[in-house]
Amino acid sequence: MIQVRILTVSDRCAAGTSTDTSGPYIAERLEEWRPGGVALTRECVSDDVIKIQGALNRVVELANADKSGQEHLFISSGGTGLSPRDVTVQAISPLLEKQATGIMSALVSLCVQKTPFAMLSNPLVGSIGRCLVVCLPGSKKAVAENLDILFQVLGHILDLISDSKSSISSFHASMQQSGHSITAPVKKQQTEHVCPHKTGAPAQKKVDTSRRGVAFRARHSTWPMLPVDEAMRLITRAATSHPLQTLTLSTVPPRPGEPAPAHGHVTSSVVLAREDLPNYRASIKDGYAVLAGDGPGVYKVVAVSKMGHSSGLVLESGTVSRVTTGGMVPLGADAVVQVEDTELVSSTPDGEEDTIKILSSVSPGTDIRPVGSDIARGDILLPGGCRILAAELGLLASQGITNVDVRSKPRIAVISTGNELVASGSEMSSGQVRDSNTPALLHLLREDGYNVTLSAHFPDSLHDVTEGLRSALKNADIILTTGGVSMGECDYIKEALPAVGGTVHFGRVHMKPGKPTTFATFPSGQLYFGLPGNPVSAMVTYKLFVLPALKVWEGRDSAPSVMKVELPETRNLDPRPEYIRAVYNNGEVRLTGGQCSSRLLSMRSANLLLKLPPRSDTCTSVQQGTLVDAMIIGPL
Ligand SMILES: Nc1nc2c(c(=O)[nH]1)N[C@H]1C(S)=C(S)[C@@H](COP(=O)(O)OP(=O)(O)OC[C@H]3O[C@@H](n4cnc5c(N)ncnc54)[C@H](O)[C@@H]3O)O[C@H]1N2
Ligand code: MOO
Ligand SMILES: [Mg+2]
Repeated sequence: MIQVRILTVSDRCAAGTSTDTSGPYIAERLEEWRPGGVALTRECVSDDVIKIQGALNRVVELANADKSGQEHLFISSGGTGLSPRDVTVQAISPLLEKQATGIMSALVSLCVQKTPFAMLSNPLVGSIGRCLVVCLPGSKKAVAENLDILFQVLGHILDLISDSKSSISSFHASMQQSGHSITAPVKKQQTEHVCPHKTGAPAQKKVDTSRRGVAFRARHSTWPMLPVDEAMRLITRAATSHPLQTLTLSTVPPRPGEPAPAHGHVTSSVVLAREDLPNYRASIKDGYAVLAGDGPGVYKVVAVSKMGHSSGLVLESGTVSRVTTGGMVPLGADAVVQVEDTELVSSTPDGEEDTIKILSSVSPGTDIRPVGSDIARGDILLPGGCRILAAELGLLASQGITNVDVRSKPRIAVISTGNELVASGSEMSSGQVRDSNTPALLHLLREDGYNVTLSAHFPDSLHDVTEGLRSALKNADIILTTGGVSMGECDYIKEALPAVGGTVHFGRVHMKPGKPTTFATFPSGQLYFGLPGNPVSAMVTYKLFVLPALKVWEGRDSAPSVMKVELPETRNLDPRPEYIRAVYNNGEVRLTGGQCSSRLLSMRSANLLLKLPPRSDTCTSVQQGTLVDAMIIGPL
């Protein structure tokens, strides 16, 4: 896996007044070049030396810390020209340990064959340790032309930097065998020769290590804030691509009082009824089986239909047979008269009924459940994708089905991050914080039918986070971490993910709480959720993003349950769409007090998240009584 950081250098893209097309294009081309073999992250900074250097320094630090032997590529676009704001080459070249002047001149001379303007573009290629650094011009067209050339040798350059001897010799062999040569993007008439020394690439200088450190961190997040729907779309797409796995589980409790192993799982295919229920004509009432045509009158009680037995009797006209609710109606009888509509006429010395009087007339079929009237053999008992809870286990038991095919559940890791954290029962000293996210998430998962298979804590260091993630990836399908995803100097998650092969799909979401929520996937199919550390943010983003992903993973319907409620009090709007917590009880809705993302009390007993729109020029508040969407997050 090649870890790639793509940096777009552009004042206008960084300010949001222009759309970055080159960064996404580089990403697209790299993915085409090595499908599934590149872990990409993107960043955008203004034409500012410190910001550009900061971006490179973070990649180099990561590459240095990465002992896995993966290759690291930093590739920027923009700021390589000669205008006063173009500073990329000036920012990067002093940091390079080696400059690849041959590659740089090849890029220019081959691109010049397409357009003479290429001689003004000054691409920069070099290395720092095991990190390859490539700085390309900003226009998408120029990026395309440079990449056409670069991809012909990029694999080989990365092999050289990582000292992969076998790959290097195979590259040479293949070049020799095929007589392959490096080609220009599109051959045009030969233009004037451009000498490599005129490419504008500055001479190699020593690395200025003092430029690495917190002082050079990004001062603004470069992660775009995705709308919640878009974030959800990316998550669903990733969770859907995981192949559903099936296993067979028992529907029978292993010991009395214990749950059946299949409880809480989801059926992998439809389960059909094997038997009719009832499997005999059953009485709906305690009373007498009769021939409806006989009508009211006095009748001899000839037999008793006992529960659990078949009397074998064929009822004849002029007689009745006593039956109990659910008992078998004897052959010959075609209706049941309830005991309330009869009177005793005579009895035997031992207290048995002899004759009774039927007081009302009944029509054929009265109070009889025909065979298969509840469930007919071949009926759909459980559809595929059905969660097996109490009623479903009852249904399976009613059919004598002792094993069922279900979808496997993901192995889930819940990990807290932060040096300040102590486990809730431990001694605490000043500056420390008790870990409430681990128990809250663990029990949210349990309440939603999932078990945590791994729980851990990562201290705040790039090394600990990287190694911790590496180890979690071996033992979990879905990894949740809390904390370490925002702008703090100890927030390492977003940097660590690419180092362990993660593709980060988003690093911020336009919502409150939950802004720095991060989502990544791994080549072996694992899903990663970087939930914010603030306790409310962690719980809300679990409900909004993680739970639907778990449902999709299991092949369940993931649509949230929503209702409309009246906003109980007027609220000023936040610039971000806000999810405020509320309790719905006996038809009344009340907010849970202060809605700060650190205030876990705002989650207490909350069963609704009320969705408020973002503030706009025309709408700055929502009045009490306005109907708003409410997502149901707990029992009502
Ligand atoms: N300069 C900026 N600062 C912050 C921004 C921002 O955009 N710019 N975003 C804020 C938002 S929004 C959130 S949410 C938080 C998210 O922070 P992190 O996810 O990086 O989390 P930490 O920095 O590690 O911790 C934040 C907070 O949460 C407490 N915490 C963390 N883990 C736990 C736990 N397991 N149990 C209880 N409490 C926990 C931690 O002690 C901190 O108080 O960033 C804002 N900052
Ligand atoms: O988005 Mo943060 O989760 O507001 O506190
Ligand atoms: Mg933080």
